[in-house]
Amino acid sequence: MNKKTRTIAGKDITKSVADALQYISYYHPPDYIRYLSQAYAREQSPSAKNAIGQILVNSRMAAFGRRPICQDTGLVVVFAKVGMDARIKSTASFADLVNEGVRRAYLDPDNPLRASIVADPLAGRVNTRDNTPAVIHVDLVPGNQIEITIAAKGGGSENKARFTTLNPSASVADWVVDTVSTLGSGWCPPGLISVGIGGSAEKAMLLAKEAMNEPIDMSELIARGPSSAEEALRIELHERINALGIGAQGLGGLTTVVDVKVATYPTHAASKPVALIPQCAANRHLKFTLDGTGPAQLQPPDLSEWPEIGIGELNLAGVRRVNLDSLTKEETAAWRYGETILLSGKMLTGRDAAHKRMVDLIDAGKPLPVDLRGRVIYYVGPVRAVRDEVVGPAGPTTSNRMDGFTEKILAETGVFAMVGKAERGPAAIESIVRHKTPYLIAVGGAAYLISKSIKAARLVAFEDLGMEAIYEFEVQDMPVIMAVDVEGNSIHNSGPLEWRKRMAADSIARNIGV
Ligand SMILES: O=C(O)C[C@H](O)C(=O)O
Repeated sequence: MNKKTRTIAGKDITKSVADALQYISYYHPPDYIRYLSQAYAREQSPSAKNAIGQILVNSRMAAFGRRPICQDTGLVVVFAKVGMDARIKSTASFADLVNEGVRRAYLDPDNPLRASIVADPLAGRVNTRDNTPAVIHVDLVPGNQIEITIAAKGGGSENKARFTTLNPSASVADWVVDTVSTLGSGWCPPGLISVGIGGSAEKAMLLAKEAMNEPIDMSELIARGPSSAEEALRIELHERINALGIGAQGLGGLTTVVDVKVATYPTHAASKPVALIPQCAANRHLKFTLDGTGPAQLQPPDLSEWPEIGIGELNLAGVRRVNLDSLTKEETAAWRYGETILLSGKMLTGRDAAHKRMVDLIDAGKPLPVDLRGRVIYYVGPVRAVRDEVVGPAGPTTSNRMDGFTEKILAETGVFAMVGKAERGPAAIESIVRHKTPYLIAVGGAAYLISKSIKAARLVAFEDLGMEAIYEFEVQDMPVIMAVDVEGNSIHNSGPLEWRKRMAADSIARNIGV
């Protein structure tokens, strides 16, 4: 063994992974908080400003309360750069060491994280209960240390990953902008768009996934100017994506992305592979280095950087208040898209697996285990409660995954309203109009804040589905926005359109010097 060689204990890898996953579950990266605070200050769209405000309030609460920022505590992705002069002392494989760290982090009794991983994605889809396995990428590099970048990637943003192979002379910028304009807002903007260009299909994806963990530095880049084609593309994409007007949560507004990352790799003369992966507002990642002296020492961030936004600033005073326990069809028909509502009373929860099971029961002519008539259904898979909590972080999940079940659920159960996140597709909007059943949204990325408006939670059905079981929540003043009203008007159609037009007009005015 040469004297440069260092021995790194397997148990230090496991402990560092566990500590890092706990850390990123409640601490946003400070650079993201800085950029989001600037976006909050700049935002002119009232609903987008409110959404960003909720995300910032939530982030501060999560950091001080050491509870997850988002109910979706993610799929663990690891990029390990292992020095060729580092020796790992363990009989377990590197993957086993990492997965043991994942298990410990997600089952931590003080801050249990939500287990979201299902084994056998094709058929069984049974939850592995400890969020293993992680997706692990290992590179052998010069040196005697191990550098690990670890991320906990939310499912909603990962679902919007896209790939194409362009002709060599085609414009990457045009493809990215066109593609982002079709993604909707299930990826929880404001966040980042990361683009990998070159290599092969899988290499382009890896480039995009790894680049999104780089520090956010768009303002600095704009100030100093681009020094490469990649940097020029980043600036162009940042400007063009924000000009789409998608805004926070797709409500229409000035900031859709706080940064755009671009990474490249040599490729075949015939090809231009391009991968695009969005990063959501939960944006959880951390880099640490192991040099053989023990596990990573993670210092808490300086929380004075987290802005103190009072609930009063979120403009919730004077909005419509609704009692869910005495809801009528006449009342829900009067709600107009775009208005903010505070919900109080009892609602049911149910997301992907519960919807599938309910529709299977309906198709088989069997009764449902819960009567949905006159009820509101909230698409959510919460984190387990600890200590005096009623429920852990409980933000909305992407609603359009429920679209395929919506007609049957509305027609057969008599649900009065749905609450979720992001836009609905055309078929779901038709069902909303047909059955006069409106759709509301809560802010994705404000899960811990939302959980504080839940005063009681009771398991009602499908216990075996874990976080996907049906619960009854009793809520008080839960803030939601009317997204699709019974006439089929959708804030996700009108909001971005309005802000796209406003920004285009502003930019014309700037160009002609008005
Ligand atoms: O699984 C979830 O809770 C949410 C998911 O990340 C989503 O954004 O749809």
